[in-house]
Amino acid sequence: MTTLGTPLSPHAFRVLLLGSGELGKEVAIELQRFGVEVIAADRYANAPAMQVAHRSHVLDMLDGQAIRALIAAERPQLIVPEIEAIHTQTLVELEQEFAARGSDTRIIPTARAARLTMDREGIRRLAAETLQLPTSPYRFVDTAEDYRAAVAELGLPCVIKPVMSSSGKGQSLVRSADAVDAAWDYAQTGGRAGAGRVIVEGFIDFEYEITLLTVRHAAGTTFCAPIGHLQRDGDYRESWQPQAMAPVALARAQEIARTITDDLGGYGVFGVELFVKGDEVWFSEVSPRPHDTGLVTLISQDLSEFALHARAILGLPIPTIREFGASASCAVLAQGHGVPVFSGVDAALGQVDTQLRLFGKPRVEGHRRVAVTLALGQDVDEARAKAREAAAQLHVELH
Ligand SMILES: Nc1ncnc2c1ncn2[C@@H]1O[C@H](COP(=O)(O)OP(=O)(O)OP(=O)(O)O)[C@@H](O)[C@H]1O
Ligand SMILES: NCC(=O)N[C@@H]1O[C@H](COP(=O)([O-])[O-])[C@@H](O)[C@H]1O
Ligand SMILES: [Mg+2]
Repeated sequence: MTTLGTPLSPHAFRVLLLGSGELGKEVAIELQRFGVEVIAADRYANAPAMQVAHRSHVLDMLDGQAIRALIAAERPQLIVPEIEAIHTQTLVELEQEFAARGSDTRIIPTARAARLTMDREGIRRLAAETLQLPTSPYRFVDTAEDYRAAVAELGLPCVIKPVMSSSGKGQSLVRSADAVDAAWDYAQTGGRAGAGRVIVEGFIDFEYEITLLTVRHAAGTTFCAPIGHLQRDGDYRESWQPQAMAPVALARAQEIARTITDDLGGYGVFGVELFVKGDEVWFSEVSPRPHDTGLVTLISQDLSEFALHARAILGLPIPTIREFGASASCAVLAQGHGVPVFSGVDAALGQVDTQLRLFGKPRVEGHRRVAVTLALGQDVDEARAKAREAAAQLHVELH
């Protein structure tokens, strides 16, 4: 049974977010609705979730000692990773220490899930080798020489990614022999941990790709309707729900999602990324937390993926999820340097059944997702067109 308290009192139920971006901001809002005391942490000040949390901390989350000191000072009941770039070995050690001393502090969904998914090698070997799930063929390499051999073996086209990266950083699709060396160089500079290990994946010529939001909660596992999405440069641009699927493909997708999330364990939302062609389904990767393509659930469902995450991690029931029909989201990216200033918000919201979120990210250096538009439609095509149109109305200037 869950007992919830009063924030900023000795009876508070405290949740620490490790990572405070746009996804964490929505989780923080949902937790606040249950009177949870929310503490937000990230590598920079004024991150989106910090703006709605009770208090915040700026630290290097790849520094194990810094993570340990923060958790000792805040003594949260739940520790909720919001990004991958965390010193997850420290989370694994802390989880063991909590268990040893009978503490009820938990890491969401589990420290092992956070550790396995921060590194593409951990989750890929678990999925393909231990659980025997279908994936693209792959090789892990550390040197340019082994890399060229792996490309020769897997053949072109292939996809190159640093093992420590997300949102497409350092990732290339190599179609021709003359692009092989540039992809290696990009992978060596684009990863979050600098130069290092790379995965080379055979290209899957899928018809469409989905995120299957899978919620592990006190009463079992619940699947959301499949979310289709469009990626460019390894980063999401549009998502929609529901993605139409053949019944066999949907059943396979759910079976894969259940297998991987059962193995990772714990409570919370997982974003299981899958490639689909006809009745064939491949596992790609999984986020043990809400997924960016799942932003569409802010308009498509009564309980968004963020509300579902809050309920699941607090041990609260999820008897049903109401779906509102064809929906879409469109990411708004800003390019350049400066503080975002938005105009055209009124035009963007002028169509019926359209919403948006401005994330409040303090600065852009290079390119960064700063907002998302959301729309409902008669069908998915109309919803996507409305979300794209709203995004086109929105103008972001960097000051
Ligand atoms: N083996 C592959 N075959 C075909 N397309 C691929 C392959 N691997 C990746 N892609 C494409 O690139 C996209 C991004 O890949 P992936 O999800 O591995 O990167 P990521 O950096 O972890 O992204 P995010 O953090 O946004 O989920 C996929 O959604 C898919 O569109
Ligand atoms: N694909 C993972 C993803 O979308 N994560 C979301 O983006 C933020 C980082 O954004 P930033 O790079 O602009 O700081 C993260 O904090 C999370 O909310
Ligand atoms: Mg992905």
